[in-house]
Amino acid sequence: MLTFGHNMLKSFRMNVFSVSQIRDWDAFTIAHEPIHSIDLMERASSAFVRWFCARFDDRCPVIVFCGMGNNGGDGLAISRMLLQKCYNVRTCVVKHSPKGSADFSRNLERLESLTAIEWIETAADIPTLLSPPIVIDALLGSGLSRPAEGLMAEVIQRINDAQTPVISVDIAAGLFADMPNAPSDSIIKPTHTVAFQCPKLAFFQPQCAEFVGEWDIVSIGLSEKYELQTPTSYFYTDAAIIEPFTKARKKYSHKGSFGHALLIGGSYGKIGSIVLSAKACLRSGAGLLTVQAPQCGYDIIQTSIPEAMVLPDWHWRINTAVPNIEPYSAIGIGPGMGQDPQTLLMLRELLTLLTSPIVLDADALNLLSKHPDMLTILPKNSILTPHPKELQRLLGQSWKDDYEKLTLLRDFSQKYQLIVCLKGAHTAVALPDGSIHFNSTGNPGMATGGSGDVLTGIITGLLAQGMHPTDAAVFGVFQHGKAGDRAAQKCTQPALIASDIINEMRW
Ligand SMILES: NC(=O)C1=CN([C@@H]2O[C@H](COP(=O)(O)OP(=O)(O)OC[C@H]3O[C@@H](n4cnc5c(N)ncnc54)[C@H](O)[C@@H]3O)[C@@H](O)[C@H]2O)[C@H](O)CC1
Ligand SMILES: [K+]
Repeated sequence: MLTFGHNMLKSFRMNVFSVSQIRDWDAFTIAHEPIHSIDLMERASSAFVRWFCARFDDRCPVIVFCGMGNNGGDGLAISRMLLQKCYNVRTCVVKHSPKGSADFSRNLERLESLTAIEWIETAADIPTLLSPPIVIDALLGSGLSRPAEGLMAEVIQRINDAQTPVISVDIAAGLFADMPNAPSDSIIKPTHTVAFQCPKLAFFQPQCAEFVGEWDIVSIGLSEKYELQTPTSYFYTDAAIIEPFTKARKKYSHKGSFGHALLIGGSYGKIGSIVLSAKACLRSGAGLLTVQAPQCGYDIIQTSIPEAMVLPDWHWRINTAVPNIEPYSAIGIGPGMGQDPQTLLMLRELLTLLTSPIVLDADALNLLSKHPDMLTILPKNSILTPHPKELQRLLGQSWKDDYEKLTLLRDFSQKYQLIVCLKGAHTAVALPDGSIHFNSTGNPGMATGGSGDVLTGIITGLLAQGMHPTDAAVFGVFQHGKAGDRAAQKCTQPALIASDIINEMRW
């Protein structure tokens, strides 16, 4: 058996902070850089303007809707900067409070010397958005403390009704950054959100998708020291993850240097699943691969993946035999395996033999859900790759919203000391230390049969090469999505099939 490498995760993650942490981060930067808060607002606004001008030219009429807090202050500064760049800009301020924040008021003075401000005090003041301009939403930001109501809600409704691009500054007005909204809440539905410094938790929740749109992060130079010293349990995996793992292979290495993986799965009519896992496992760099499958899969596997060895089960249709695990540096089990009682016996026995983490997917997860006592015998740091329905079965319960889902996911991972990759857009990888890592790659084209089998193969292959299980899970998920993105570029999302993901794997 290979020993697993050190966990390298710390070097490649972006923190996802709560609203109160973002506020502290802001204050820490103001105190320690030091910088005046109005200058920090200027920095944030110019970062937004750089993003905006790179995408929309000055022939596009722009209307900036501002609230009276710091998000509105950003909006006023953005209006001024766009005017100075000769954009055709209207600025509307919703009077939702008798007094604006200090930096709102400073920016109001600065803008009033350049242009007239349109105040919205009643619904009659809301401008008609007939010849669609681009709307910049600086109505409410991360300071949202209650759902938008009254005049604010009317403005939001009118913006949502207009068929026009809407760019939200930092976060859509009305959307809570780190807790659920009620279904009836009034929230901007932006085409884009341009967030300052770090993504908000809401960006990773399927239920918030229409209130986030496409999103980008712009740096506003908040303190690195604060980021390093402040604990959080949410992280975002971006492209920086690749670097620590892309080392050239040593000249005198041989196939034994890259581990020997065992994949168990397939059943009559579902041999394709284990074939996909096997190909992906080899492409992930595993030195050797053995596939255990029922006899009906023997010819298929030998023909379609001559690089793999096959351990045929004595049974024609299903997996029943407990393998000798000694030769293998990692094991992945489940794709296409079926849930026959004999397969269950094999799984149960196999789990009792294990001394190091294993990868479990598909029917292996379904069998675990039906026999949860097996969860307690899984080696610590074993990797489970459920989709939401499979997670629901594992938990034995559903969730009332996506935030509760994350809590349940974390509790489950900590309770059993397992790594759980909850598959979907922004796959969430929950680690036994309580952290959750959201992925940045992948696209809806990957919602196609076999795509999960490919992920199982990749993670098993990385584990076989001695990668630490947390790295194998987070990095494997990232590379799976990255390969899917390359595949979609080549063949478009609807035409993408799981084999394309394998063919686009690059290390
Ligand atoms: N560190 C950073 O990321 C920086 C962020 N900036 C911007 O500041 C906002 C947050 O500003 P804040 O003043 O805290 O809050 P808002 O502007 O979001 O809200 C203003 C104000 O409105 C009141 N309010 C809350 N909820 C409602 C509601 N439903 N209806 C009406 N009024 C409401 C409440 O009193 C709030 O205080 C952040 O998003 C960034 O855009 C800085 O510019 C730079 C640093
Ligand atoms: K906003």
